[in-house]
Amino acid sequence: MPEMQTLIGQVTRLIFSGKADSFRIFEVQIKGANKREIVTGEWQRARVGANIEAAGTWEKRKGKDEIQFKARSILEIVPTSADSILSWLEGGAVKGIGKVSAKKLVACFGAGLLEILDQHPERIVEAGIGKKQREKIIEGWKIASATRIIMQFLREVGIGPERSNAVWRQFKDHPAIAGQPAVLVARLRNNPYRLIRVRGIGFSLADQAAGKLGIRADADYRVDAGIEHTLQTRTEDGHVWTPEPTLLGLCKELLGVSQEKIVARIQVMQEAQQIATELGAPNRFASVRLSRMEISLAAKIRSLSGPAPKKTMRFPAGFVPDPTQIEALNQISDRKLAILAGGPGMGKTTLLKTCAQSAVASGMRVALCAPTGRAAKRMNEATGMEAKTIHRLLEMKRGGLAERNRDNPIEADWIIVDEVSMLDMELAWKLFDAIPARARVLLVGDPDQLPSVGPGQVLADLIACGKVTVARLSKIFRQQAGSGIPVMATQVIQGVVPNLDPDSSDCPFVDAECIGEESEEATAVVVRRIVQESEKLGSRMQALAPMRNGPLGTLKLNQALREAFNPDAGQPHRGRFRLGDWVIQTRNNYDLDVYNGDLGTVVAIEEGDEQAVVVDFEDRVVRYEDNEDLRDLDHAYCLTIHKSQGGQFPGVAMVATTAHFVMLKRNLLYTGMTRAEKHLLLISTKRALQIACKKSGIEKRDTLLAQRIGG
Ligand SMILES: Nc1ncnc2c1ncn2[C@@H]1O[C@H](COP(=O)(O)OP(=O)(O)OP(=O)(O)O)[C@@H](O)[C@H]1O
Repeated sequence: MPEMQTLIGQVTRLIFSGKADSFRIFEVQIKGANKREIVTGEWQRARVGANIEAAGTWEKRKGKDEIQFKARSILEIVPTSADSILSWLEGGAVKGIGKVSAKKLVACFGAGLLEILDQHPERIVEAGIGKKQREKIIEGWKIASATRIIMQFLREVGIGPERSNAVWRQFKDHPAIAGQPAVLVARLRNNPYRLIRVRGIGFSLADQAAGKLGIRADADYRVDAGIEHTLQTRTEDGHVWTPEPTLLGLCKELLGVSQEKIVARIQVMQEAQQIATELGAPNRFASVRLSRMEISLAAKIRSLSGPAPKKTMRFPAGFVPDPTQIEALNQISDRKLAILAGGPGMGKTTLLKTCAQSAVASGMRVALCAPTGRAAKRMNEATGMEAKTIHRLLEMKRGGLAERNRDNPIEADWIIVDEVSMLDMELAWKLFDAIPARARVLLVGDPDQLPSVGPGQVLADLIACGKVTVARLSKIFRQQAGSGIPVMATQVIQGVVPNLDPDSSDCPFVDAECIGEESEEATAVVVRRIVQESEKLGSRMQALAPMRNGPLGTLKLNQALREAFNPDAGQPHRGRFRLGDWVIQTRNNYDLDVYNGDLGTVVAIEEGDEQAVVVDFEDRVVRYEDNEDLRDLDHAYCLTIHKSQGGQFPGVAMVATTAHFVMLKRNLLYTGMTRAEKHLLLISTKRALQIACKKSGIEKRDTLLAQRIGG
């Protein structure tokens, strides 16, 4: 990779401004040299006259001999005259100060404004700034000042300065930092591996920084950081535990130090209780947090695994249950904890509703919940009763702390949870921790769906442990529109290539071989077909694909579908987002109360003092003011199948071709197909389906939950 360089100068000309994004090309008069250079980069509020400091690399211009500067970050240098301070602030340099307040502040304090902000921020009221906004400006100024200090440090150690805001957010509330950026920089200088916790930095960049600071390859805290990072990477693959040989092998490869050194450090970390150990053949290691959760979850499940007084359940009036459904309800009726398992259209929702309504009729307090907002909404529609996301039921607050826990349990006698295949170790632990000892629990789910995104395989482990009653449904009943979908999906999960009919009314097949599945034109052809099909259906189809890359990967399709469904018609925009965009949250954000997988529509782009992208997530409206928060928002026109878990849509267009070879597995296709309620457009090839149907996709995750419950 070319070395990061710094360029300082004044913008003399704007050459190109991306309409729908913040990409800009402009000319800069280089400071102290009689020459001008072309700079490219992301800079929403680029303007002539701004003094900038850009960090990036030199690259050759396309088709020319000249070079230009590709900036990874552009920072306006803090100006000194009143006029330049005004345009600097008007450009949005400090969060909380927009055009109106910038004018008021500069009119009142002139060139002395920045000193006032630094030394006597309380005085800004003299400029006619209200109390609420004053707080925002003071906070914005603190962040801007801190970010500058951190940026200098990151540059020095070769990390893109664009991460400075994330670094500050990660550490600012740490008691040892107490809001002082200089203290943070000193600590990072001492141990740059603290940076591995910052999103977007990770081990390799922190390691590079350490190299620049002269830290030795066999320094203890480098090896410790490598061990911690390796365990973390394994949890990202879904495992809770890592066997010793795997841990040693991965650490050796990552760190390039001797095995003895790694073994010695593992021992030290273990004694200091920085990592958890499970002795056996082989020994296993995990993060202390996950290991504690597993132990506590297993104990709670064991305590709930006994019998309960038999409950009489009544099916809804007019419903004629199948004997298998009667049997399933029977199994559930006298258990404290039970699982209702079944595939699509087998009557899970009908039985869940029967349980919930019978319980309410007998005076029980019922709490319905699901891991995602969409699944909770479906529960609510099916039962006519209130259903919440698990996060909301647990009243989660900043940092993911739940108000509901063993000391303040959920106030309900029967807790019914849907879509439990999505429960990971952490969420399951938090949920069960808050379940009162006398309550009943019904877990409803489809064990053939992909496992949770987070670590653990809670549903599979609860089924495997042998201590929890599992009522299984096996017959498909759905008869209305979309009834072919459960049949097709069930064939796929059983390894049978389904009948592919281009003229099917609810599951039409598009042969991707005919459109040149790997050609660049494939994207356009597929998009046209999805648009046509959406028009027929009367609502936008949700596109799904196994992978991000390639002509039929989510990246290309997402952009192309966005242009088709929400083209640039001059509507307001900020950064990557336009008014009307269909978007997905890609990480839990407890501060904004929005969670990984939540889908919504951009309903406003607010300008002025309080800039924000406003998203309607159906059950609530969220304002994104901070760019760092906006990083977790993405367009959602085409999702990976993994991301679509727990969501259902009237129409789904699923792409799966041989270009997605490595991902083609039964449970992946099955999960994608079962996201469709009424209409499934399958864009695939016979060969791709044959490949997928050969591989079950079930990969055992390394967990000890089943053993712990069973033992
Ligand atoms: N015994 C039955 N007789 C007739 N229809 C039934 C019977 N059981 C369920 N159904 C119907 O089958 C359809 C699917 O049932 P339900 O929605 O309960 O299944 P599900 O397992 O929750 O499906 P999915 O997971 O796909 O949402 C519904 O329309 C339901 O009314």
